[in-house]
Amino acid sequence: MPEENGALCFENVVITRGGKPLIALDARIEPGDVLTVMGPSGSGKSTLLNFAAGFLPPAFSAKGRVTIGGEEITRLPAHERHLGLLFQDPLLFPHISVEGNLLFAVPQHVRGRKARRERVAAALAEVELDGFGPRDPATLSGGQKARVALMRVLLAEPRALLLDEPFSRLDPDLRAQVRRLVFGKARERGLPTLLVTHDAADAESAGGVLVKIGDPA
Ligand SMILES: Nc1ncnc2c1ncn2[C@@H]1O[C@H](COP(=O)(O)OP(=O)(O)OP(=O)(O)O)[C@@H](O)[C@H]1O
Repeated sequence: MPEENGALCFENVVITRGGKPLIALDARIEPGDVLTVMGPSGSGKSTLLNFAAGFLPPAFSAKGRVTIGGEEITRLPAHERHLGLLFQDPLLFPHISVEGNLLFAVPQHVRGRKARRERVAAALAEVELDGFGPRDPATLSGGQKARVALMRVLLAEPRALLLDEPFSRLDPDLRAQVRRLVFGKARERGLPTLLVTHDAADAESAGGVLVKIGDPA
């Protein structure tokens, strides 16, 4: 057995609906690596990701375990799993500045308003959005919103990333840029990353291991 190092593991996970298997995964994702699960609409990709995140809808049941660094997270409430989630929609809070959106994500161990604001400013600088703190998210371009959403996730110091088609609403040029940025940051920070997508280009740009799943039964 490999030494425990922060890898995200799916151990014999099988998700069923109405007694029928929908999706199964048995995989180990090393820190900084990406595993892509690619399949058509309705094949259970979002359900798998929601299971890992702690949001499995009641219509489904699941067997198996999810662990990070050897610690089982399957039974923890979602907020104690410390996972970073990115969806199609950047889900920025409207009517709160970009800085306000990011301040929510700064962990409690960072004490004092000044230190918290410095974390946010550094995060914005990291994605070339210096000075964007006071802006209303509604005034940002799609690519700028995607970068703020990424930094909001990273500021929270997640132990792994779960990505559910986060590039699909971006136009093609921008999509390539944002993909590079997201996978680059995941690698740089040594975060194991699960990407679910129906898009072969997403899967290719992720590098790493690709698991293809079939049409829903
Ligand atoms: N809350 C729910 N209750 C019952 N059935 C659901 C629920 N959410 C999704 N489903 C069904 O479960 C199946 C898998 O859905 P899921 O959203 O995981 O698929 P997906 O592969 O992510 O599809 P897409 O690429 O379209 O997002 C579908 O048949 C869907 O209709």
